[in-house]
Amino acid sequence: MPPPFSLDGRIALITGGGQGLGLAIARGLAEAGAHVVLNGRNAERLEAAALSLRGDKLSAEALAFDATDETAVVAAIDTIARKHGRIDILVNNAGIRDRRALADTDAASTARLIEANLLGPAMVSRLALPLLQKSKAGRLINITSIAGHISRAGDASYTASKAGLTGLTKALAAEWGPLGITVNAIAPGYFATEPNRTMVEDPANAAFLAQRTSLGRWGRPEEIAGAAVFLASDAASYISGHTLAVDGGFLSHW
Ligand SMILES: NC(=O)c1ccc[n+]([C@@H]2O[C@H](COP(=O)([O-])OP(=O)(O)OC[C@H]3O[C@@H](n4cnc5c(N)ncnc54)[C@H](O)[C@@H]3O)[C@@H](O)[C@H]2O)c1
Ligand SMILES: O=C(O)[C@H](O)[C@@H](O)[C@H](O)[C@H](O)CO
Repeated sequence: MPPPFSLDGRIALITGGGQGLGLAIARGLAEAGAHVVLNGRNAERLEAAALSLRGDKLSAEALAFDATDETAVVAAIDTIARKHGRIDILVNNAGIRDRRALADTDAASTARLIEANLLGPAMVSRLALPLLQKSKAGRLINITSIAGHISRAGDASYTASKAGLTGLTKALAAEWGPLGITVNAIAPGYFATEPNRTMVEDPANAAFLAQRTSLGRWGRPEEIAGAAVFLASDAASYISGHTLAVDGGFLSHW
């Protein structure tokens, strides 16, 4: 019997997998034995990311498409269907950030966040469902945020988009459980990735996290991977509708 955390032979699609948390998740899944399909919009960056994984003897390919463009998603799913015949693990990781209070935004910028962080993942999930059903153990993992559970002033549209994705996770767990597919979310806390670069460079934020998290620091991107491997694996076969915070204790700490 394979070890419970093994992902040997599984086919995983990771949206926004060319950098940051998505790439760290892809590496973790590949190290556990999966073949990872890295999605993003920048074909060159994706190829470089896939090449770096293959350089470490991991199984990876690039598949560029815009995860909010229905025509492009249909074509990408078709490519995966022809090449692999199924999807075992879908990670909806692609997302965008815009730290502004609602009063400082406009309808178009709010719509962009909802489109990228909620409608895109919903659409990719819906279009991937036939391939997830071809898996013996289909897994959907949404990358939400601690912002799906708490709110900090100056972040309204993003917070709403991630709370929406948290709700979608529970709804799809209910709808897809009877199909044998588990649906869970990972809620990252504060990670040192590109969208947070200026915040990481500002020592005031390190001081904030020193007192606001139990572990007292920023998360390192590679620290997200274990949660994804776990939720994708047989070890998590009876877990669905759950959000696993990977936040250094942010949500539990006062
Ligand atoms: N970094 C953090 O602290 C943090 C915290 C909580 C949640 N998250 C979430 O984790 C995910 C990854 O964040 P990150 O920090 O690695 O960001 P990132 O910007 O480094 O990576 C996101 C990737 O998604 C891609 N992407 C965005 N929209 C896309 C689309 N429509 N189609 C295809 N690709 C698209 C981007 O081009 C980028 O490569 C996001 O959903 C983010 O909201 C991050
Ligand atoms: O999602 C993210 O990018 C980060 O974890 C934070 O920015 C928090 O979500 C937010 O600040 C909490 O309200």
